Amino acid sequence: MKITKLTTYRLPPRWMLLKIETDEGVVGWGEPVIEGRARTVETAVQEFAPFLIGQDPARINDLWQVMYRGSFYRGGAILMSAIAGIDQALWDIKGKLLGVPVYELLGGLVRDRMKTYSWVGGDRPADVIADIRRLRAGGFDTFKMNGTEEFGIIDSAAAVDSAVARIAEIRAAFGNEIEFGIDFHGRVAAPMAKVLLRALEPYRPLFVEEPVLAEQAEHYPRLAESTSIPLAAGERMYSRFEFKRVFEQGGIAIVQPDLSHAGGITECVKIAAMAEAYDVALAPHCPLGPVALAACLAVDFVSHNAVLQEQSMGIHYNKGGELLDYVLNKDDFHIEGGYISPLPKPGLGIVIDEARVIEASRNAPDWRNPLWRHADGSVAEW
Ligand SMILES: O=C(O)C(=O)C[C@@H](O)[C@H](O)CO
Ligand SMILES: [Mg+2]
Repeated sequence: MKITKLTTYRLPPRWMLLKIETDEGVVGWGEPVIEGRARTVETAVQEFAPFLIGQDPARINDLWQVMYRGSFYRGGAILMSAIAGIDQALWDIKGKLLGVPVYELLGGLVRDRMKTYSWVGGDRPADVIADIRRLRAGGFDTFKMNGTEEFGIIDSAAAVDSAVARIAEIRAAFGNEIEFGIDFHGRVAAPMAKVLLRALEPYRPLFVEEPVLAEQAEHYPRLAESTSIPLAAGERMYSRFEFKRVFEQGGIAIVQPDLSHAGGITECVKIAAMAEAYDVALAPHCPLGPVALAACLAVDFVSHNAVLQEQSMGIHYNKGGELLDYVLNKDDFHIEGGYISPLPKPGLGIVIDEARVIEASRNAPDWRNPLWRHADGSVAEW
């Protein structure tokens, strides 16, 4: 079998799908994208096409190594997202060819269902209580929200109190009937992370995500020493070679590689195994589309240390497109009581609605994240 064509489709709300065709008619789908840089990743995917066309899609490991090691400059968000989407599509092809789900190719299920959570509150996490009530009615009991709005390198007691008050309100409303992660989203710098973690401690969040920016990873061990709250990170780390330093230095209790940013299934299943060796939990990052989620689940269902799966249904970013818009069978992702079942179909386990994808790609918006500024006019982390 040989790869014959790569076609990319940029789609609302801010996603991109990749279709890889072969000379035997088997087609694989991937989701190579960096939110806000879809066109850049699209170019990176198309730069790999001349090498990939004519290759045997079954040789996933060799194709991955060539895409990673074959270019002198390697790694980073753009290249690892391009490789991720291509890798996902290759696993989809292999599973379809052999008539089995990808998790069977990776050794079979370690669990019968995967716990997931829902985002609440949006970019400026004001009233999350109503969101939580609505989603609890749908069976979710685990949530994630942003912890702050713009936050200074050094900020006021009032800013800390405002962030904490919202969390206190949630615990007051729901007690221990729900769990929630708090995403600092890289908005909090090291000096204030310790202050905020200390202030949030009484409300026992399930985890705090990106307590500082990934480029400040050396702070993780010290921050972990300062709090009992489990720290989580990983959406802005793009390969084993970035995660290994985090494992070695300690401090992160939950790693969150993104299956569409960190080299795909081939790379993330290795990151998951490294995490297990360090007694670190896995909770793949996935604010993206259906192929990215299906790829996450392929890794979740073969990883003993997988504990939580992010999914984007109803997430505040999904303006103009939703998770199930581009799959033919809306029951592909069967969520019951906050748990997702394994996807039983061959390959990644979903059937893409190609007509809908082509239609929606005709005038896909170029999504950009907002540019935030502090009161003094300086750039604020979004
Ligand atoms: O889902 C998360 O945990 C996020 O932090 C959302 C962020 O990754 C946006 O997708 C960036 O555009
Ligand atoms: Mg996050």
